Formats: sequence, structure tokens, C-alpha cells
Amino acid sequence: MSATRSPAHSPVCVLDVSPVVPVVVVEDVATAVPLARALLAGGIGVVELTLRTPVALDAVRAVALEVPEILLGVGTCTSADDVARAVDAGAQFLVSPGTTRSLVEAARDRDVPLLPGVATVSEALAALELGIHELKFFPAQQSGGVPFLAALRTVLPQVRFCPTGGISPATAGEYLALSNVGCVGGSWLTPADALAAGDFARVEELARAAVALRGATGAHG
Ligand SMILES: O=C[C@H](O)COP(=O)(O)O
Ligand SMILES: CC(=O)C(=O)O
Repeated sequence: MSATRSPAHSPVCVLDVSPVVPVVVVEDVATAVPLARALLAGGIGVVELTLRTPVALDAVRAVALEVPEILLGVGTCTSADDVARAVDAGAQFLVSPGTTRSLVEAARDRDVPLLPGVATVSEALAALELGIHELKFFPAQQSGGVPFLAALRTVLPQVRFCPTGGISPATAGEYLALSNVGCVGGSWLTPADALAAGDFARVEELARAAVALRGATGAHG
């Protein structure tokens, strides 16, 4: 089954949909649709389903068909084959922990935005050379966190980031207050225990709290 969905127009809109992009590891395909609906109910209009489990592509297909209102990303794309499989399953944008020319070209061939990861200035420069200005900063907390991104504002003002990795509700606001951060990524909105227990009310509640982070960050620094 190949889902047909409109691709997101550019990674710019991916960074602007929500203060937090939920990064989800789906262990049981039956949780995919209810978790996507819970995120939407809590005010989060985007989800990144990672290619880290055997059921991941089935989950993407299910959400693409049954929750068309949510902007659907597929993460942990590490090869051109992953890109093809993700787009065939219904991905509207793609996320990768790193940046390679083959990933960028594969995504462009399919006309689907890619949010590729970088963790150093040289990697960010290489991405700029490939024409990409919207980047994932991964793993964010482990790679220098807020001070690193703050330092980049002066030397790479043309780049905007979605920091992901090790971010929590307690630290997300510091990232969101930076002018070069569009949104943050994190797995805390869809905890494994809540998904296993079918506790989608908790997912909705976590989504609601994540939406409120934007208002709590104040002016961009
Ligand atoms: O693998 C890391 C994910 O992209 C983010 O996960 P985390 O929010 O649990 O650090
Ligand atoms: C972590 C990350 O960047 C991904 O799963 O795509």
C-alpha cells in the first residue's frame, strides 16, 4: 500500500509548526494512530515517527491514512533506501541524524523536505554548501547544547536549528528562547510506558504542556 500525501513545502514550515516535534519510537503499530490523535488533541500538529523498529513503516502508513491532519515526518533516515521507503509510506518530511550528499539527493529526487542533522560548525557549513539552511542539531545536549547554538548565531546567522537529543521539558525553553531555534525535538511527549499502557490521555497532556512552552520562553535572544 502506498499512501498519497502532499509533501510539506519546505523544512521552514516543519520548524514552524510547533515548538516541539515529538520524536516517536513505535513498538506496537496499534499505538500509532491513537498517539497521533492525542498529539493533535493536545495542540501538536506534527509528529516524527522513527525508523527504529520493525513496525515503523506500517505505523507511518497507518498515520498517513488515518490522521491526515497531522504533518507526518519520518526520522532516523540513514540511507537513500530509507528515504524511498519513508516517502512511499507517506512521509511528508524526512529527518536524519546526520547529513550526507546521498540523503540530500534522495530527498530532492522525491521532492520531500529533509531536516538533516549536524553537530559541528564544519558539518553545518557542509550542509549550507548543499543548499540547506534548516538543520537538526543532534545530539543537542551532548554536543554543546544552548551555549553552542548561542555561539553560532553570530557566525551562521542564516541557519535555523531544531535541536534534538537529551532535551527535556525543563530545558526546552532555554533552546526555544534562542533566535536561531525554530523548534526542538524530543521523545518525552510519547513515553514508552504510556504507549505500552495505552495511556493516550497522558500523551495529550504532555502535548498541551509542550505547546505552552512557546509562550513561556519570552523574547528571543
Ligand atoms: O534518539 C534521540 C531522539 O532523537 C531524541 O530522543 P530524546 O529526546 O529521548 O533524547
Ligand atoms: C535522532 C534523529 O535525528 C533521528 O532519529 O532522525
